[in-house]
Amino acid sequence: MAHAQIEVTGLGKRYGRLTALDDVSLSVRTGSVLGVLGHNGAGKTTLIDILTTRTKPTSGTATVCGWDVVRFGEHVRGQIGVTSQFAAVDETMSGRRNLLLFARLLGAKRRPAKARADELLATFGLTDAADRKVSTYSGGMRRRLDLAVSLLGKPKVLFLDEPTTGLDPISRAELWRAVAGLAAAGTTVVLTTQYLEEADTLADDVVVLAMGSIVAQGSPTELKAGIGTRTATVTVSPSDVDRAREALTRAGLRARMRDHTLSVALAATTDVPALVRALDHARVAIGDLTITEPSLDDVYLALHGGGA
Ligand SMILES: Nc1ncnc2c1ncn2[C@@H]1O[C@H](COP(=O)(O)OP(=O)(O)OP(=O)(O)O)[C@@H](O)[C@H]1O
Repeated sequence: MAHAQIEVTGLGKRYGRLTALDDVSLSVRTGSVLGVLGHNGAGKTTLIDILTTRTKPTSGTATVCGWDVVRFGEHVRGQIGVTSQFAAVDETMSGRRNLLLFARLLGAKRRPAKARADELLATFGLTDAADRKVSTYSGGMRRRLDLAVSLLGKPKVLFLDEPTTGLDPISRAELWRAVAGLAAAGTTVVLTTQYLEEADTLADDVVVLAMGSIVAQGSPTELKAGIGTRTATVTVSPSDVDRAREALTRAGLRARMRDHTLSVALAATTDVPALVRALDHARVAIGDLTITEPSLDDVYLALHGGGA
């Protein structure tokens, strides 16, 4: 059975009078992906820095792979991989040389280091570019190389700080596939992101931080269900607009109108048949009908009052 790979209880971090993190508790199951969302300065990096032992908390506790991050930092570091927005690789060397160098730094002998480098180059689609200088790589290739470097030590937990910031949609999708593959193979992943779609696609669970505190926590589905509303958008002919609106009001449905498109907030699954019946009864022809599920963007905007 999946158990918690990361346990965080009442974690806090103060810098003088500034509270960067306040009473944060969460747990991350083995092989799952946790997405950490939040505005600039919300505390995302501080949380990652504590879990990766780069900084110490001022209150609370955290364990990674069962090891307390303060008392057993060295053990924690032996179990984790970390990538940041700022790649650690050397641009003047080839991708292969970078991997070999980091593998040797981790203590691997020449032959296993070479085998591991080849394996990772293949996994991340970098074999053809392996002997080119990293300075000639695209942004997506650099991120994949950075990810490969962080996996040299076969970490149980991988921390990714904004892994796809600045990447084009195709490179982003490639990286998502790589991360999803790692999680499917049992690696636990914690990622911070500014992209809600990224969290929605990759994360099993999400925490939303605001000013150092967790303001929402759960699976993307739970969070979206929490703010509720699916929306039906109906296009009718311009001459039918008033009749359509009256019919929907009679059926107890609230419709907002823009040109000849009606948006109806759906409260229950029965609302769609009710909507279709009401329009049909009023002899309004439906040109087009689409149902939109709430997105994590809606959740985020709801949490931040639309101001974030
Ligand atoms: N070393 C430090 N000394 C003083 N204040 C700090 C330090 N590091 C972070 N802070 C403050 O702690 C708060 C949380 O910062 P943190 O970097 O964790 O936020 P973040 O969510 O990662 O933001 P971003 O998305 O901009 O990277 C901010 O107000 C920041 O200015």
